[in-house]
Parts: sequence; structure tokens; C-alpha cells
Amino acid sequence: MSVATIVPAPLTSSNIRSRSIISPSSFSPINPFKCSTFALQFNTAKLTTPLIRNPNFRFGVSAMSVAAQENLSTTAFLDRRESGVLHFVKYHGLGNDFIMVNNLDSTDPKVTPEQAAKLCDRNFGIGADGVIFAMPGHNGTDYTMRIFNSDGSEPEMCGNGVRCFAKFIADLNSSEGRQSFTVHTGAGLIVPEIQDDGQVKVDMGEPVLKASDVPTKIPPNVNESVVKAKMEVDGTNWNVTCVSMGNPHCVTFGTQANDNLVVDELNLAEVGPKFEHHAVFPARTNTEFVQVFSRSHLKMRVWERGAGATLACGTGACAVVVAAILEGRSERKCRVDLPGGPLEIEWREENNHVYMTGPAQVVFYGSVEL
Ligand SMILES: N[C@@H](CCC[C@H](N)C(=O)O)C(=O)O
Repeated sequence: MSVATIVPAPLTSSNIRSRSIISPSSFSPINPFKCSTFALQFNTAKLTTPLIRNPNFRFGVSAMSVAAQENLSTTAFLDRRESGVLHFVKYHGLGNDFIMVNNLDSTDPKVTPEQAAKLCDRNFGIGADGVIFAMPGHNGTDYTMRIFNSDGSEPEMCGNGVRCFAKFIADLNSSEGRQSFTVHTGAGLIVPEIQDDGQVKVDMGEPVLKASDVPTKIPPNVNESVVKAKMEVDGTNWNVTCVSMGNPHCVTFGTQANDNLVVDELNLAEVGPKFEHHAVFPARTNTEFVQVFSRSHLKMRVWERGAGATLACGTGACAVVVAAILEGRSERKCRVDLPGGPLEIEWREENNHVYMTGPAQVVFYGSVEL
């Protein structure tokens, strides 16, 4: 079985150089990262052959050239110890993509925030919305998850990321089928469960609504929370509801002049940063712009703190359903359409927890010199 070593140009003129390996052994029956996972990724392109043998398997590595060959299984590959070399696996949840790092032997991330920003660069790096570290558990949990955004900042939680995290752990353990893990995060205990159909259902815990804890400086208007409150952005009065899923979210269904957004008409790149850096959000914010199709079907676009426009945001979709319920716009169980695909979200009355169900898929694995 041959393996292609992909050698990209240096990341920058700084001290980071990269070398990535794409391994066709990932299509071997003994490898947990099976060809079918990749085929799923390309269902729309109707590819039926293993991608490494397919000339179209150039996405994401287009700046790289084949330079060498070697035999290696993915798990063995991740177990390698080479100083200055980072082994990673790239995953995505509805196009929200992450460089996953096996950091189980240390509580210190193997990558600095500055290196993470360079690795996430879509032109000069691997390309991702963030770097996620699988670390030893804390206070009795099975694992700890930490994440750096693509700008190097560290958020408390990542919904799509924790689904990828669950799949990554299962792949590392070479375990298949239904299984769940307890994961310590900056947002507290999170419990992802891989279902029989491969989807990952996550107990995302309770939303935080108290304005000062979100945090936002917008004056609370419902108990201690900010619900459908006025927020001025560059002369436009928006209606916003603020929710923390461990990380801060500002959810809007429209302006005071037009309370029913058509999200495709929005200039996200222009308005998103104005919300993210608005003075009323001392920790910056993620912002979700939402359109209501029905009481159980919503559509959102997101501008993420530290990552910009992404194809999906799991914590964002949870915040959207919480906000929609608080504003009387939806039922407790909704389908939320994101640019990368749909998530099922439920805010359960009996325990106040939010549940998110959606996919997580491996893309490729490789290594990079730090
Ligand atoms: N995309 C993530 C959220 C990642 C963190 C976010 N950018 C923040 O800074 O809070 C998700 O799926 O939840």
C-alpha cells in the first residue's frame, strides 16, 4: 500500500514550515478512517472510488505536491513522536472544519495560539476554522476539549467541534457503534453521544441568559436577560436576544423596521464584524442572523467571533433556538438550516438542557512541521 507525502510551500517567512502527509492507507480495511467516510464527503460529486486514487482529491491540498511514499495506518501515524512535527486529523461538522490534535499525553496544547492561526490559514496553512485539542479528563471526565479559533483566540466551547471530537476519540480508540463520552470544556461538562446512524447527539447543557454572564452590557429587559432588545449598529436599530452556550451569542431575527430577515440578502461580511466588536460585548460575540420558515424550521447565517463567516456553528444553532423560544417564534424542537446543512436542536423543558444532533466527518490526516 503506498502513501503519498504532500509537501507544501513554507507557511510564512517565519519559523513555521509545513509538510503534510495524505495517506491512502486510510482506505485500508484495517484503518478506522475508512474510504466510506471520504466517499460521504463527496456524495454530491458522485465519487465512488477512493479519493486518494481520484484526480479530484486535490481539494484542501492544492498547494501541495506529491514527494514521497510510506506505509502507515492512521492511528500509528498519530502515535508517532517526532519533535517539531505535529500530526493532525482534519474533521468537519457541516463544513465547520477543525484540525484535531491528539493531546492526550499533556494538559498543555501542542500548538500555540499564533501557530494555530497560521495552521488555520486557508492559503498558507492547512486551512480550518479552528484547532481542537483532545486532552486528558478533568475532575473525573473522560476527556478535556480545548479549541483555538482561526484568529488564535480561545473560546469556551464549540458545538460542531465537540461532535468532531467524539468521532476523533472513537477513531483513536478504534471503536465503532453507539458510544458517549464526558468532556470537560470551558463551558463545563458536555456529553456527546455517537448514535447508531453515525450522527452525534450532544447534551450541550443549560443556556445562560443573565446579561452580565453572557456577557453583554445591553440593559436587561426580561428578568435579568436581554430578549428582543434594541441594539444600534451604525445607525440601524436591530432587535437582539443574547444567549451564552458557554460562549457568547447575539441572535437577531431582524431590525425594528423589518423584524423578518431574509438572510440570503444580508451583507454578512460587512455587518458581522460590527456586531462582533460592538462595545456592548466585552468578550466580543458570535452573531446569528435568523429567518423563520415555521415554528419548527429556522434558517441562520453566522458571523463567528474569531473565525468570521463559517458554514455552521453548533453553539450558534442552539442559541438561535433558545432565542426563538424566548421571543415566542418557535417550538422547543427545531430544524436549523445552516449554509453547510441542517442541525436538529431541542431545548428540553424538563431539565433546561439543549440537545444538538448532527454529523461529523473526517476529511484527511497529515503532519506539519512547527
Ligand atoms: N463553530 C463553533 C463555535 C466556535 C467558537 C466561536 N467562534 C467562539 O469564539 O465562541 C460551534 O460550532 O459552536
